[in-house]
Amino acid sequence: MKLKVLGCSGGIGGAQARTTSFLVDEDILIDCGTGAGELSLDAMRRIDHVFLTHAHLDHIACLPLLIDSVGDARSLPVTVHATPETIRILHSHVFNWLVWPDFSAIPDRHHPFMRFQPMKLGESISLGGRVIKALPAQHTVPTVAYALDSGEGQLVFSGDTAYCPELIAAINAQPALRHLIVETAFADEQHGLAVASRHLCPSMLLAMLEEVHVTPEVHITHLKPGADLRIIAQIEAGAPRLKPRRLQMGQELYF
Ligand SMILES: Nc1ncnc2c1ncn2[C@@H]1O[C@@H]2COP(=O)(O)O[C@H]2[C@H]1O
Repeated sequence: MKLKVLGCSGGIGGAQARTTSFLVDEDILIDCGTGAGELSLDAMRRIDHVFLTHAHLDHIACLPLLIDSVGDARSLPVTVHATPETIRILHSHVFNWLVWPDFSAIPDRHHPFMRFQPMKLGESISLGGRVIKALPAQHTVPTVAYALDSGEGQLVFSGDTAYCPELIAAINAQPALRHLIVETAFADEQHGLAVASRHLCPSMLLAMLEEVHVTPEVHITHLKPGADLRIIAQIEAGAPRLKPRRLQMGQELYF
């Protein structure tokens, strides 16, 4: 499998700051932040599945626009996989006919442009031999991480998370983990904000990596603009065994 980074910033500001969205092969998006707006119309039309970690705006901002842009040109609905809680939030607060039309009922309920597929924590979905599993994570709203398994190796994406022992256990349970994409949103001097908003800062990431007993390439994502250079310097100062690197927009990971 191939994962291409469309956006991996914790905010906006400049050409390299697009929020979270990863293209998997040609037909799957993991989150649909502003990075998804980098796709051409043709590439957007090929998206059959969107897996959402949670309902926060930086992870869903382009979903309503994408559905509206491609719906008419597709014969099948785009399937949006998320937990029942996240689906409820999106239905009530985004696809509510006020912020945006309810595309799960357009053009009609039997042939919609988009359909929600509830996915429980621990559940796996197989798409042509590619298995995507929802893993535990902790944030201010209901959230999941994801493990992607090609059959030859795995990639885990933390989504937005605080320090989460259950996620660490799930990471350690991957038999051939090639890549770990893990957030570090704030710098250490923003520790209070990291705790309040349930994100990691470098000291928390370093503590987490101490507990990781598999040997993936580690990629740091969701750095808040303006704090990004300090976050990376603070991680490097901790000299972690797994030598994390900053995830880059446009980067491709194979597993
Ligand atoms: N007290 C707070 N709780 C949650 N989020 C906050 C708070 N203060 C500021 N924020 C910001 O709101 C953002 C919402 O998206 P994020 O979780 O990516 O990151 C969060 C922080 O950058």
